[in-house]
Amino acid sequence: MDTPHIETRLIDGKAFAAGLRARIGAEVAALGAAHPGFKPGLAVVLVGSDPASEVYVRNKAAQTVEAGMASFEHKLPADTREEDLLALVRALNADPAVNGILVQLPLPAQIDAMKVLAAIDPEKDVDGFHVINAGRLAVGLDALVPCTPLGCVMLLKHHLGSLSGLKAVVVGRSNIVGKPVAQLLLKEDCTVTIAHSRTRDLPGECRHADILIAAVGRPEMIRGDWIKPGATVIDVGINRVPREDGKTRLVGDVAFAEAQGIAGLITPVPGGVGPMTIACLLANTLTAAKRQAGIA
Ligand SMILES: Nc1nc2c(c(=O)[nH]1)N[C@@H](CN(C=O)c1ccc(C(=O)N[C@@H](CCC(=O)O)C(=O)O)cc1)CN2
Repeated sequence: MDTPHIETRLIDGKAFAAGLRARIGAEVAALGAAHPGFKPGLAVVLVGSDPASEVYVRNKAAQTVEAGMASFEHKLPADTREEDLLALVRALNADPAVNGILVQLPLPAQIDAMKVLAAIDPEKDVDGFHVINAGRLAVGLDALVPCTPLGCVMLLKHHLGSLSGLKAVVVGRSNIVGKPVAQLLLKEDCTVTIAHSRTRDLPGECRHADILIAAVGRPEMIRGDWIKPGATVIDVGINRVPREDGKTRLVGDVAFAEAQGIAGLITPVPGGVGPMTIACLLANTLTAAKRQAGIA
């Protein structure tokens, strides 16, 4: 049977993220007026000089300040010892001006990322990567939730309304995206499958999805004919691939051109999920600051 042609609509994550940041900025201003001295503070720690990480950290700091919050940037050399990074994290845990702590990933090879994430006070863990927050999310308690998954679900709810009963397939099982986005979708009463590199008949699994989340980190791996006609596709991939002129361009984990006329809705790369990551980081920082100040 021929695939029906569908008018594929774009999900504009850039515009949604800008609106979210404006709402956060307005709430920060209102709370500052109602509670003199209330000013959420976010500390971002970068180890080394990975060019993409440097851009993300710079954008995080700029958007934090734009939203009326305090930004504390800590840039450490690539050969930083694990114990020195742990000492910085402990100092930030103890600093009352810092409500949120984020250690930019990836970390250099000599540092055990799990150990560093475990050292962050769970109340200040605005990345939501600490096992306490992962566990709270898994059992349905209030938690600080990882930013990219939170952004994916915000976009889905905005465009689809209720997600209840929809079949969601998450391709990728990372602690940062795959697992937490699956937990969030389960909380929205989706029927969730987590697929990965060892899944048998991955295309077949994807074809069942009303919501397809691509978070594998492989450029354009998800092909157009893996997508159920009319499905909503959330592409979390940010892959830099060579261009013919020797420069690079960004592509997602989904073959975007092939998805046209098949997907009902799709996030572009860039301009889809990416901008939501920093907007949700600001949302988490505000949530953490309110909780620490005892503001409901
Ligand atoms: N501690 C963390 N480390 C990392 C995280 C994270 O959530 N916490 N996520 C990623 C990187 N990241 C934020 O840190 C991030 C990635 C992408 C974007 C974004 O806005 N992307 C743009 C394109 C930007 C470009 O040109 O490269 C888009 O998709 O439109 C923001 C933040 C890994 N590390």
